Amino acid sequence: MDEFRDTAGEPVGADIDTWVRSFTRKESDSSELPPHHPNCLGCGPENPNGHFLSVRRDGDGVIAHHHFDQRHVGAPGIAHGGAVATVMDDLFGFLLYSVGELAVTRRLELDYLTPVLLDNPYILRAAVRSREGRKLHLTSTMEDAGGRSVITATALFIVVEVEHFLKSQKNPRT
Ligand SMILES: CCCCC/C=C\C/C=C\C/C=C\C/C=C\CCCC(=O)SCCNC(=O)CCNC(=O)[C@H](O)C(C)(C)COP(=O)(O)OP(=O)(O)OC[C@H]1O[C@@H](n2cnc3c(N)ncnc32)[C@H](O)[C@@H]1OP(=O)(O)O
Repeated sequence: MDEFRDTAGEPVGADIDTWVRSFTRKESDSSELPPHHPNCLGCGPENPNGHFLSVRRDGDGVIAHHHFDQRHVGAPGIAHGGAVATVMDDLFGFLLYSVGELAVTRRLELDYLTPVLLDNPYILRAAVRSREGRKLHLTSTMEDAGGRSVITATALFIVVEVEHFLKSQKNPRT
């Protein structure tokens, strides 16, 4: 791959290339799925401001057990809707390990059926509903321990080439 440089002349392509190539090493029999990136806001283990989402394969889809904490408060005791959307978006991103192609969120829609409570355990599931060319139609749910649906979400992800990420590297240090 050609070397890409940022506006300051620093090479950036190698890092992105390494990141993208790393996905091809992650197909395994294990149902545990690796984080998208060590610093990913949704699942990165090295992002202290992140959600540390941990996701497993579940049949053709994915599943996660998750709880929100005081860092994600909106109204007292209730998770901020944007924090919930972050987690659902990231959950959808784990379906890409099964799709086997890079894709990004074009549309994300959530129904907040009941408040998501802090420090409460939830079960999150997502699956690919259908695919039309580059368009991946995705669906997910978040349930409480009693099996009650608290969130439903759908998303449209668009399959992209690695160049999508390379051309976005204007400021690789952030
Ligand atoms: C090799 C192994 C791979 C394993 C991969 C594993 C892991 C992850 C890999 C990558 C993902 C990276 C990290 C994941 C991290 C977290 C997960 C969360 C994901 C995100 O956090 S990601 C960030 C937020 N995301 C963006 O930063 C996107 C910004 N955006 C764009 O960069 C462009 O917008 C783009 C490229 C998306 C599309 O641009 P474009 O020009 O290529 O495509 P275009 O506009 O033509 O749309 C194409 C077709 O979608 C139809 N369409 C459009 N909108 C529609 C709608 N609302 N309803 C119905 N249809 C719709 C059109 O009508 C057309 O349809 P048709 O093809 O039939 O004409």
